Amino acid sequence: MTEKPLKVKTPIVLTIAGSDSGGGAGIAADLKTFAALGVHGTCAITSVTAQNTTGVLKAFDLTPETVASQIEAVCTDMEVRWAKSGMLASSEIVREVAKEVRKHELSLVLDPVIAAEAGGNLLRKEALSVLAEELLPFCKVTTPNASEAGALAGMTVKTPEDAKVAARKIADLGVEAVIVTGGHLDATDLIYEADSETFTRVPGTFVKGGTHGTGCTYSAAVTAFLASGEDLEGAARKAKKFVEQAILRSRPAGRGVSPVNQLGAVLEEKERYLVLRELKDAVSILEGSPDFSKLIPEVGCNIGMAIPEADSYEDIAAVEGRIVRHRGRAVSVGCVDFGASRHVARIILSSLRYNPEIRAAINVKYSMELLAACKEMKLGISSFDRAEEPENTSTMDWGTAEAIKKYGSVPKVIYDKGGSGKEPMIRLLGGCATEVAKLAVELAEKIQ
Ligand SMILES: Cc1ncc(COP(=O)(O)OP(=O)(O)O)c(N)n1
Ligand SMILES: Cc1nc(C(=O)O)sc1CCOP(=O)(O)O
Repeated sequence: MTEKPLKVKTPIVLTIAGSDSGGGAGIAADLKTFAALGVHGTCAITSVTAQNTTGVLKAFDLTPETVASQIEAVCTDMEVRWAKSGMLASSEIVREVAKEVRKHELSLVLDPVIAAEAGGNLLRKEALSVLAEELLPFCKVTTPNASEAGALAGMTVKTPEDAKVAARKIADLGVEAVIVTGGHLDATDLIYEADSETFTRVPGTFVKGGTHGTGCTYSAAVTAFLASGEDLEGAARKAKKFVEQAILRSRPAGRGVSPVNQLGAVLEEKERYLVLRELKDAVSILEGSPDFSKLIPEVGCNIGMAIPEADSYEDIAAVEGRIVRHRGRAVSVGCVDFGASRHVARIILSSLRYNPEIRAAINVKYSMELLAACKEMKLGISSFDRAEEPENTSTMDWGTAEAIKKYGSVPKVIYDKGGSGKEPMIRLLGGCATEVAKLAVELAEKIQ
């Protein structure tokens, strides 16, 4: 009997929303979010907007029948339990969506989209009361920001206290839970659950970056997490973190507000995994070499590698506790992890500013013989002199930059002859950790 491969069932979710030709908000944001969070996204388009990062120029609403047919097509074929709605444009579309939600017993997360932040109405004025009275009562969750909460509750929301009052008023319209997002208040989201009459705060941090599509991304992430089995608080916490990461990873696009980057957060996780794997291989190369231990300095050796676009110690993986010599062999003291190095990490961070391709480095023991071997291998060599270091600088930062400037580009080898209480050192730099590990082993084999 042949075994069938085990397949995990992927939740299928639906977004009922408008399209944004600029690719930042609406269904583009929703589908990217669903993909990033590992659920299968389907869509029913309500309106086609001619939009970019500076605002909505025009909107072409589809007929309610067109919206309904899309929902029918998806829900009669696939098992959809969780859905979200975004731009619903008109009273007619809102009513049609309410009908479909009831018919297919969808658990709906309603993002009460009223206008684009950069400018442009996305819901006709008269449709707000229809949304509040005819759709909201059939929703599980709604995710207004401060101004949307104010519009739904018929008040102004300027403080976290106002948000509490508004959340209760919105829940009185019949929705099971209200999350007032705090991006425009104090960065804390407020969850109100109607049946238990409880408030839960979800604190966050204001992060810098493009924010176009934030509201859509947040509600899509809440939907994806709920569909994946999270409870409401878990979904809200995870969605908030996801949006913060997506803002941080945003890329400049257009003349207005840049779109968030939903895949950035996920791709970074993958990069971190690849760097750790690469570094483990590099450590195995060093530990497996009978010669490498000769190159370990008194202070120990470390090898590090950065994720692309690294800008802090936490973006550089290295060996916890460094690599030391034990019974004539190289032995790593701890595991490989991000944030485990200061010296080697600073060398990498400094050289990244000159060449983003050079993402790895290792420090080895200084000797004339080793330098001669580097020359023999025709490696680019440069150096710095600690005696010339200005006050109040980091030696690794300054020294690396000095050596690079002197050489004209990032060399393979940077050495210094030490200083008072400072051991002389050679650093080998390269594109990845296994490259510098192999180079170190090759050099070790050349010397006595
Ligand atoms: C087609 C479309 N739908 C929704 C919005 C609003 O998006 P949101 O995520 O609230 O983000 P900003 O408009 O604030 O960037 C939209 N603009 N277009
Ligand atoms: C102490 C020391 N100095 C180095 C230099 O290159 O001058 S490398 C080094 C050891 C590695 O340190 P870490 O674990 O902080 O990267």
